[in-house]
Amino acid sequence: MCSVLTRVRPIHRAVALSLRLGANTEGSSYAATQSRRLSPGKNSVLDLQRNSRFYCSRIAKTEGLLVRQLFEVESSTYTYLLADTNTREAIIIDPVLETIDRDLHLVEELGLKLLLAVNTHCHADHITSSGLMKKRIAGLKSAISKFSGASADILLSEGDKICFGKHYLTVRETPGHTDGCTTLVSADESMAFTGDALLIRGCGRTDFQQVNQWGSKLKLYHKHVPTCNTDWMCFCESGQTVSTVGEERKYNPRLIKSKYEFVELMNSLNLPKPDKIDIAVPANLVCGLHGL
Ligand SMILES: N[C@@H](CCC(=O)N[C@@H](CSS)C(=O)NCC(=O)O)C(=O)O
Repeated sequence: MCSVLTRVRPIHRAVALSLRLGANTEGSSYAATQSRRLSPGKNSVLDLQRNSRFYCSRIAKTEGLLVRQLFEVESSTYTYLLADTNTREAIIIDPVLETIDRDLHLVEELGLKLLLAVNTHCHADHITSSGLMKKRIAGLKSAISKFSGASADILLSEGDKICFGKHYLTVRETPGHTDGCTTLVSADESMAFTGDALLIRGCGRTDFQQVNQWGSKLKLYHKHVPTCNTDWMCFCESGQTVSTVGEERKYNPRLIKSKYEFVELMNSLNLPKPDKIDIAVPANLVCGLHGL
């Protein structure tokens, strides 16, 4: 049984496993809100939660693995709770400050032992609850990429394994949106938790935080879709609830562009700053505890 983190040499083999689901995986319309850039809120939160529960129950085909997708409306952020159904050991991905009571209530209801709160990157649109969670959950550790510039108990590198019970997620560095973006890939190589590196039918913006004109865009272009089997399920930070790598390769308007068209597009987004960027980034650099 590995500790919550096992540091291994980067995996150089191509991954081959994929999750075979029945219907609803090939090009079907995924239940969801609009992406963050369109008019969010087209679906009610209840619809979204109902549908995401459906997907998670179908998607967690791995024996003994619980997957819950939780949604925070204001920043359109998805939080993921994963647990070993036998040992009850659990981890939470991208928890949001405003929903800490909801998240910890679910952890308690399900009788889980929360080991780790991991952020896929240093977020600019919400404050993480990982620091406050550590104050409420004895023994809880926080984790984020070593390239995020943020402090945490565990600074993650490519190839690290985040363990809980018999399960683990492998850390993949997927910079571009920020230098510290990571994608967390399930042990059976069937699910990828992509943070803001890959959004469903989109990708993270590349115009702030540690980035330069070209470097971040080309990094993101090369790294945002895990090099993996097209059936991998992608759980992204925002937009729809779930997709697959194959679907994104086919329908994501940003991924089907050439490298230079992609850079051109990303340079022309002219997105407004995230509303909370000026408080979120400083807070998230210290696990969300800034000012608390
Ligand atoms: N309006 C939102 C922020 C929207 C935004 O900038 N989203 C980011 C990810 S969170 S920093 C992004 O990369 N968007 C890509 C895109 O194409 O929209 C707010 O104020 O919070």
